[in-house]
Amino acid sequence: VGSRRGSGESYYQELAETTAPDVATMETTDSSVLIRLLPTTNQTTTATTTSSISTARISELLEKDRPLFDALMADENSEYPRRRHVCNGRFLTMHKRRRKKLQTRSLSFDQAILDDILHGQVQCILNRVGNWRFNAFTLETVTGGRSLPVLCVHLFHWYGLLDHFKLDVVRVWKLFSLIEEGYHSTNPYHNSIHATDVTQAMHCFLQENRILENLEPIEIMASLIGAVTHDLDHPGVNQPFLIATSNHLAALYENTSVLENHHWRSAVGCLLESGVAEQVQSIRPELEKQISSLILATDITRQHEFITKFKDYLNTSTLDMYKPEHRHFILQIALKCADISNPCRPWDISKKWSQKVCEEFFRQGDYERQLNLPVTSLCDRQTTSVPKIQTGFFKFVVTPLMNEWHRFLKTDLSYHMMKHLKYNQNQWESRLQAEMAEETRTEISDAEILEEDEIDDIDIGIINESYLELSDSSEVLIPTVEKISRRSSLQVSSFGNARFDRRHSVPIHCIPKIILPPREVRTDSSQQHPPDSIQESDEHKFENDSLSILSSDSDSCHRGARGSSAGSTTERERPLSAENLLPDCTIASMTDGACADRLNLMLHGASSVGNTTNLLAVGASKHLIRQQTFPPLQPYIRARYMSSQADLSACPEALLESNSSSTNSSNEGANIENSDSRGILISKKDSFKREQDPFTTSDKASKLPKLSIPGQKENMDPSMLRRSLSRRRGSAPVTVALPPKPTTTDTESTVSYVIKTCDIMRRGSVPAEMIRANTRDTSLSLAKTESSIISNNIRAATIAATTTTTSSGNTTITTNVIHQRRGSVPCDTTTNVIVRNNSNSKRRNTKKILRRRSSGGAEILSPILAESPDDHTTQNTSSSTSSSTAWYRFKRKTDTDNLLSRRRGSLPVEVLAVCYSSTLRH
Ligand SMILES: Nc1ncnc2c1ncn2[C@@H]1O[C@@H]2COP(=O)(O)O[C@H]2[C@H]1O
Ligand SMILES: [Zn+2]
Repeated sequence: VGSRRGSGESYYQELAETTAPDVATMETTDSSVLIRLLPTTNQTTTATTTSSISTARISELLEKDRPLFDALMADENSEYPRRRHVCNGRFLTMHKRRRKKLQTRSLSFDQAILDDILHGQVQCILNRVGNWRFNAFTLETVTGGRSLPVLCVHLFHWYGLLDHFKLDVVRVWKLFSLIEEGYHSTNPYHNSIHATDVTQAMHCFLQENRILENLEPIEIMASLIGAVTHDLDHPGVNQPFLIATSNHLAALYENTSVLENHHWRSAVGCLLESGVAEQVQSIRPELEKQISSLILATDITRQHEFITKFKDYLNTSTLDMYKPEHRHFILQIALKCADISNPCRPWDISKKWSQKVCEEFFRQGDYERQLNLPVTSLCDRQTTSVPKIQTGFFKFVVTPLMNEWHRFLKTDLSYHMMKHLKYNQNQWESRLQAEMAEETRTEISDAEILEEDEIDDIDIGIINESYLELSDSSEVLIPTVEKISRRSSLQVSSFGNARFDRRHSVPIHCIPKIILPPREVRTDSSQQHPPDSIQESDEHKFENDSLSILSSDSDSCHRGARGSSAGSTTERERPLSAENLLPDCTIASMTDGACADRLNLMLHGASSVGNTTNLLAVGASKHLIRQQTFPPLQPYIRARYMSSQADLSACPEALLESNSSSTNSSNEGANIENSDSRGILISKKDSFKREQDPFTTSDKASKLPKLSIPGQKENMDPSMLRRSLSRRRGSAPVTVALPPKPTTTDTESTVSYVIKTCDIMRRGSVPAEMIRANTRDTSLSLAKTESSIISNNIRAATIAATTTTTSSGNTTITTNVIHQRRGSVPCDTTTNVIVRNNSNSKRRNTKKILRRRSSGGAEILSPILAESPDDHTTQNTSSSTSSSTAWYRFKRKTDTDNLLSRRRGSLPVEVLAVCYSSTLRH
């Protein structure tokens, strides 16, 4: 189980190991496909050739070609070819080649080149692009990292859009190349492959008769562009993170659909930059409006709103696809479904997406930890796991929407989607069960090694009470029945590498009684067969209170106790800040003057902007000025996290599969045959036709312009993620995300303290010594704590940390208070803290207790559940709807007080445009 790996290090290691075999297998068994030799000496280096290497031709190789050939053959002859993962340039994709010099030869000098695009396989995949079993990773591999433009140009042609709007194919290629570059390849999930995947899903939906028959060409074009740009320039962190770190994008879009607004504006920027906008002048306003509306609908926090409306339409049968507004609504829903359709893909594909999206979450958690911000429970690799995240997401987010989508479509496609969803969900649930059983086993053995004198101090009842305060918020994703038996946790291992120590949970009351046998995690999906039918009644079996441990703002108080990191400091310390991590706003995406003014205003202050009408921004600009607090991050050779070439090995199999399934009644999506038989697409008008598939002949395919992009994204070395930054003084505003107001009851002991901040929003950076030094003279209204906080005063924000106890309130919470503080204290201030239990005040096993997992118990979630009574308004759907809503709130709330991510470089569009224009001008 992925989560059990526990550390980013092992994750990357395993990622590399699982990638390497397939690369080796695929490439060495068909080296003829990979290496093509130019027959003459005067070919340009960017040209491609159709001749393949053969045994006869080998003899023609120059002597200096030998190393290349030998290297290619090395894996085949190796005893363990699959484990080789030496990056020697042989199998570099086009992406990597743009950034790495080939070691084998000078391409401008010699006659041979490596050919990145495997045209035959690309064509095979594109011929089946309407199949739900489509694998975006495979397409990414065979296109040499250009799956996005390859797919989109193909679809534009296939739908007849090029003809209908008389679009210049070079501009269209440029458009999609710009878009592809606009995605951050360093994001594990939100990269261009995700865009490819969503676009293909959207294409599948557009093929459904109920949708297709009434669509106008402009709607198809908006749908495709909307799908492919829906996450454009995604920074790999979520909105609450941007808000918490005062990112200028958050201010620009006033904390509302920040990312989505940026996505669609960036999309418009690409349309302009590519020259496509110019070619569709007459429909441009309408096109942009539709794209904008579609992308804004993908804001996952608006799920409840859309599902409710969708249900209303379905319940009342009032959807009229002749009405443009209804069609548009369905396209919005379609894009939303496409966006979260990865759980509905076949297991192997779905699992890969799941792992990648979780890795992106975990990275955000890593940043939060490194910046001494409270770690979002969903993003905390130390306390949650892929199965936990997945089971929750499947149940509370995907299933409610897909149920409605299936209700609307009721086709083979939707049926198969639901079938996969069910099957995949079962897979994750069984993994979760196995994981928990394993945790139990491990922690039981850990409990057994507790020192005897400490055991004397800890009677089971006491542990239960105190651990309740720090129970694992990640259990939000665990069904109620499981939560009941899992109340608390014990740390398993000794200190070691604190950051990656996995803490295992164990139901304390079970310790003396239950020893579960070891259980194998079943990973082979072939051992289980997808269900034949879908039992929808199972979908709603989880009650609302299974969400009762959803996190809230107060979660930070609890998470703070484990928010520290104490990684190695021996390596070069790498400063990190939100300013460094997050992308520059692409000015080119600002399509109107007012917007650009606002951006300028925020970045450079009021004086630099002529239009000063937006005083709101003026006020905000003080803390929105981008601060270069630390040296910029080092660029590194960007790695293709997705696919690399690993999936290519699956390609022949996938192709075979598709071939056979085309005659099989159970083929998915029922669109397999469509590709060739449906050249003409869909307009009510006959003018909207497809003439010829550009990929049906290899020579046509080879005419696709190959663009070289000299620009390099600024990326951060992933290895840096593993380095400890605990000493760094955080840069997050201390005033962000205040916990809830204090509530004092008889059974609570409330500790409140004051955080004083500067007039200008303070950005972190209080050394721990200051905290200690100020402890005594702090002006805190403070019941029992020795902690305090800081600093020069002007404005004060009162934060209350409420520690709920189950007894009469004699709890000492010294440790918690220190940890609860946001911002800047080095994490290693946790030493020398003594925790006493509230009954006998004896010294407890401090080490273990302080480091065990802790994040939000039921009390943390209650504010969320109490917050939206309307969750329960819809009788029929209260379970699924409120669950999914709670999930969003969970994500939103837990994230609101956190956040920070790596910066990925945004190459400004204008820079790309210069590069492209020089390439394309001829
Ligand atoms: N398999 C998954 N597991 C958990 N979260 C997911 C998964 N797939 C998508 N998401 C989330 O759902 C969001 C949908 O919109 P985004 O693509 O912006 O970001 C996506 C992720 O945050
Ligand atoms: Zn998305």
